[in-house]
Amino acid sequence: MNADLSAKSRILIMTAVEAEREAVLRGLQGAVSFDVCLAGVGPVSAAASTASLLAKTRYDLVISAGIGGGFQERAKIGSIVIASSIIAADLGAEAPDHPESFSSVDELGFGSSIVPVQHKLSSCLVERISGMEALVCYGPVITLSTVTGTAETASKLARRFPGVAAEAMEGYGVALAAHQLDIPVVEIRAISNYVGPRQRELWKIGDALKSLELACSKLPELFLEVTSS
Ligand SMILES: O=C(O)c1cccc(C(=O)CC[C@H]2O[C@@H](n3cnc4c(=O)[nH]cnc43)[C@H](O)[C@@H]2O)c1
Repeated sequence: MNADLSAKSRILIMTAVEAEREAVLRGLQGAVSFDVCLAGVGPVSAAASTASLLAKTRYDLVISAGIGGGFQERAKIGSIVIASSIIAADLGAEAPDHPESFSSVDELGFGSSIVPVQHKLSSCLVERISGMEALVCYGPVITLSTVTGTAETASKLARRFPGVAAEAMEGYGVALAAHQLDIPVVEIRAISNYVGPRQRELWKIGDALKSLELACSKLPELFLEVTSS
C-alpha cells in the first residue's frame, strides 16, 4: 500500500470536543507521529481551526474523528463509520422546483460539496476494525451545521445521499482545509445516536467514545504497516 506516508510523516487528528480528543488519545496510547487537536463544533470552526494548524505545521494526513449520528439501516449505535466520501449536505440553496427541493453548490456552479477521502488508508482501517468488538461500515458521511432532529429531514437526507451512513458537524470543514493543501483526508465516526427525531437523552455517548477509542487504537499499527511497506 502506498499512501505517500513515510516514517517521518505526521498525522493531524481533529475532534470537535475534549471528550472525543481524550478518547482518541487513549486509543493512540502515546504513539508519537500523531497530534490530536480541537476543531470546535461545526464545519466553520473546524475549517478555521484545521487551516490555522496546517499553516504552522506540515502534516501528511488529516483525520476528522468523533462521535456522530448513524442512519438506521447502515450504522447502529456503538458501531464505527469510516467515510468513503465527505459531503457538505446543507451547502447550497433551497429550490422548490428541484425534485429534492435543494440545489447543491455543485449544481449551482459554485464548487464541490464533496471532498474525496484517502481510499486505501480508509479501507485498510475498515479491514483492521472489522472482526473486533465493534461493527464497522464504509459509506458516505455527511456534514451539517444543524443536527437533524426530525424523521422527515432524516428521510430527505437518505434520499439525497444514497447509502449515506452517518452525519456529523465537522468532517467537511476539516477535509476542505486539508484538501486545499493536497493533504489526504480520512473521517472516522463512532455512532452515538440515530439520525432522526431529536432525543438527546438517548444518545449513547459513552459507548460511542469507547468505539472511537477502539478505532483509533488501530491507527498506529496501520501507520507502521504503511510506512514500512
Ligand atoms: O456530552 C458529552 O459528554 C459529550 C461528549 C462527547 C461529545 C459530545 C458532543 O455532543 C459532540 C458533538 C459532536 O457530535 C457529533 N454528532 C453526534 N451526533 C450527531 C448527529 O446526530 N448529527 C450531527 N452531529 C452529531 C457532531 O459532530 C458534534 O460536533 C458530547
